[in-house]
Amino acid sequence: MKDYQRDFIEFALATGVLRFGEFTLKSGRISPYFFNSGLFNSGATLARLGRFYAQAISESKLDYDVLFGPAYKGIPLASTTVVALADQHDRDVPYVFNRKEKKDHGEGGQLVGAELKGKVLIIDDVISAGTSVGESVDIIRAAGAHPAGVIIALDRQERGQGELSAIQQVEQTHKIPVVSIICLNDLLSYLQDHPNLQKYLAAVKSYREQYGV
Ligand SMILES: O=P(O)(O)OC[C@H]1O[C@H](OP(=O)(O)OP(=O)(O)O)[C@H](O)[C@@H]1O
Ligand SMILES: O=C(O)c1cc(=O)[nH]c(=O)[nH]1
Repeated sequence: MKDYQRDFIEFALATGVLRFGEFTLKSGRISPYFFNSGLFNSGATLARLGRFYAQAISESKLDYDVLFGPAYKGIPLASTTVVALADQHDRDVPYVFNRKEKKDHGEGGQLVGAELKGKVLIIDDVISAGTSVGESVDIIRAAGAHPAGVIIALDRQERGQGELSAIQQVEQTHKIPVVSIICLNDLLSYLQDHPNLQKYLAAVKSYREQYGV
């Protein structure tokens, strides 16, 4: 695990975004941990979050022209990440997001921001079943652009409907890479290294044994 990934886990724990307990997921599974990105909810935390995404994107060597943030949570993620890419990585990346409901007055339409063209990197917090990525890919293709990949914060590395994880399924279905700032394995090694958190290790390990890929 790289230093920035360790820092990201500490940041997510300190903000309460990453928690341990008993959480019901979209899939209906009961998970011993949960990542609630809605709690990156202040100027300072959002700015810092953008720097983590920007670093993960830079290290990934993904090739892209524009960032797409799917409504709603993808919108602040795209905004803060392009700011960080400009400030820290000397790249002025255009960004665009969609409205969940089409606007029929004023400038109208479903898309807001830069033109959706070229190689498009989708940014989101997590992938559960892959529905949101599928919808983003449809929007991107309908505009005549090309999906270049997906960047998310946490890869839970758990099975979807079959043997593959939802993320592996997304990669296979849409033929695009999915990159994450951290994954479940990173979280497990962090727990192992921190005696005050080891009380959560057994539950997370047993969840991974049951549902992990
Ligand atoms: O892989 P999936 O099964 O699509 O689940 C993941 C998506 O679900 C959540 O957003 P949601 O669709 O609830 O919309 P929101 O951003 O408005 O909260 C999350 O932010 C992802 O976008
Ligand atoms: O699978 C989910 O529903 C899910 C898991 C998680 O850690 N965070 C989240 O927002 N959704």
